[in-house]
Amino acid sequence: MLSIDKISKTFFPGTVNERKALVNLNLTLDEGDFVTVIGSNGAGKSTLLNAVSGRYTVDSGTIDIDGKRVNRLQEFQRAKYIGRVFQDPMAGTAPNLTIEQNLALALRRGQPRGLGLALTAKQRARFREELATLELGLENRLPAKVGLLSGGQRQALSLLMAGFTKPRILLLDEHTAALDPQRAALVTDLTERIVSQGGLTTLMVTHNMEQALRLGNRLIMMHEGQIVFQATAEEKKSLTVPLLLEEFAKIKGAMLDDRALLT
Ligand SMILES: Nc1ncnc2c1ncn2[C@@H]1O[C@H](COP(=O)(O)OP(=O)(O)OP(=O)(O)O)[C@@H](O)[C@H]1O
Repeated sequence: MLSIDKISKTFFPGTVNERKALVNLNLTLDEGDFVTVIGSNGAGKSTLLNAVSGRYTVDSGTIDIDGKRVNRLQEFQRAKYIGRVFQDPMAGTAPNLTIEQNLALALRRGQPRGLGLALTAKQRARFREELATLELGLENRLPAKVGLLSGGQRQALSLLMAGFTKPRILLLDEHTAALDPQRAALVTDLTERIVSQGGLTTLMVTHNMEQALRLGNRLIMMHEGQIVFQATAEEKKSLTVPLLLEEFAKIKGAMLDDRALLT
């Protein structure tokens, strides 16, 4: 359902600031796959998500969603396929709109403009019901401006909205990293629930190895713009954080050796 074939992306090519963010990267996701993505700083994880969402166009290679080639489409043209939750809780919701207006926007996504944000009693009841499952008391605050909510509450709302739109692919970019441990745990639980209820095909970047192991059915590790290690659902079960760290050290060491050979 998501097929990425040999994509590369270099920032500032041919200059002293040249950065090879993605190098001939291949990745295929089947319907319902939930893949966690780990790797060191600058490994290319966010660039991979940005390439899929269309924020950046790739220099070469192809990206297909449901068999449709999307890598030449702009971000807004791909938006109907893609839901995204960012690390910054302020990024996924409109602060000047109320909770119910934000939810109404999510519900209307992909439909013709001009419908306004007026809600039926049935839709409002659905919002209350869905918000109640978050156990944050938001079901009683439908007319409150989203800008008044805490970071954790906004991330929970962003996830709920992403689930509403039933995207073909859900992209989560360290979406629990800016939260305190308690709220991070809540948003993590919610992520599992929304992904499994919707059967959403998901790519989730995280620096938290324990989270990367516990969530999802596959794991990939990136380094210098490439996928250097992959684990299937079965393999993931026997992996531990120390084993992952060992794997990472091995790969990093091997790459350094390679480079040493080249010089
Ligand atoms: N907009 C940009 N302009 C220039 N260079 C960029 C840009 N975005 C990313 N890069 C560079 O591309 C490389 C990969 O960055 P990316 O943000 O994808 O890494 P990451 O794995 O998400 O890292 P982190 O864990 O630190 O968020 C880095 O060298 C980074 O400096």
